[in-house]
Amino acid sequence: MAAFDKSDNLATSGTAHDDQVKPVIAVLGAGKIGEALMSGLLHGGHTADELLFTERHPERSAELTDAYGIRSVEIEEAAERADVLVVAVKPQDIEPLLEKLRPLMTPGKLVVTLCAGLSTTLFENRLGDVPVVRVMPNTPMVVGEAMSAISAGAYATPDHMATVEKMLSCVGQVVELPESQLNAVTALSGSGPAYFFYLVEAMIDAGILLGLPRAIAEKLIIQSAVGSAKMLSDSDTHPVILREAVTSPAGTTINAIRELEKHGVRAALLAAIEAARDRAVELGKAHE
Ligand SMILES: NC(=O)C1=CN([C@@H]2O[C@H](COP(=O)(O)OP(=O)(O)OC[C@H]3O[C@@H](n4cnc5c(N)ncnc54)[C@H](O)[C@@H]3O)[C@@H](O)[C@H]2O)C=CC1
Ligand SMILES: O=C(O)[C@@H]1CCC=N1
Repeated sequence: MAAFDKSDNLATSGTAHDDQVKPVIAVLGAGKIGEALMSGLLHGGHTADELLFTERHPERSAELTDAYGIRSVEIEEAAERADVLVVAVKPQDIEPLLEKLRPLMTPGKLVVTLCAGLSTTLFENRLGDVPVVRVMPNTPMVVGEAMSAISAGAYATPDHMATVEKMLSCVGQVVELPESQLNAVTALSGSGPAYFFYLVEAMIDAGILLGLPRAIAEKLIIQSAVGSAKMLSDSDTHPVILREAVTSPAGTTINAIRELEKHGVRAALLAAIEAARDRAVELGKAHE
């Protein structure tokens, strides 16, 4: 996963950005989202010695330690040293991890799960009456632009929620929602970056179809995506109004919109996001 410039990360390692004592955070499972979180936290002011990770593949551990200066540890050390244990393994890999974690849980630990579809109840059932906060982030956390939704488990207090909110605010925006909405969030913003990348990929292909060099097509589309995203985030103007401003009477854009409608792109998006939500539900049911 492309992240912040890695030498930049190393440069910040071990350097305190502010005087506040931060919790020690251990990421359990340092794959794509685990790396994105660690990279984002380093850039958000955490230091490498406030972070730990566990990873089952030694070569992956070495790669991350080289890149970020963060130590890879066994789960026993992670559970002992960290205040916050962030679970970032695939939902399919959750059971063996929780089995290992259960005897290591001591009072004062906070469990944060990033796993799609898995309920806080699952964690409480496997680990005991521990505070659990369920989070659905997304990969733009590597550039400090994540959208994360957080929900409290039965034993998570407002202080726990504040800790998690503070941690995630370093890497983007955070909203608190009822857990009943987290599978929808997963389908919308958790997977959302993939939909935008897919769209960009398809639009670049269209440039190739029209005979533009690939590098030029990429530049045109990526900058158009960046500019459009900035317009959406910088103003309160509804996307419909922004689109109408581009769509001139008897102009070019309306011809394109007619084709999008004809090919059912809006309906396809509704169905796609509903299917993603259904898969999140299914992932959760596998562990009931
Ligand atoms: N990739 C994404 O955009 C997002 C992923 N998520 C969630 O984050 C979780 C991780 O997803 P990815 O990072 O994409 O998967 P990934 O497969 O890239 O990373 C998972 C990592 O966990 C490691 N692992 C598995 N079991 C382990 C264990 N017992 N001990 C130590 N390490 C272990 C694997 O070796 C792997 O490196 C999933 O539950 C997913 O639903 C949530 C939001 C966005
Ligand atoms: O595709 C997945 O299952 C994960 C969850 C949200 C984004 N990626």
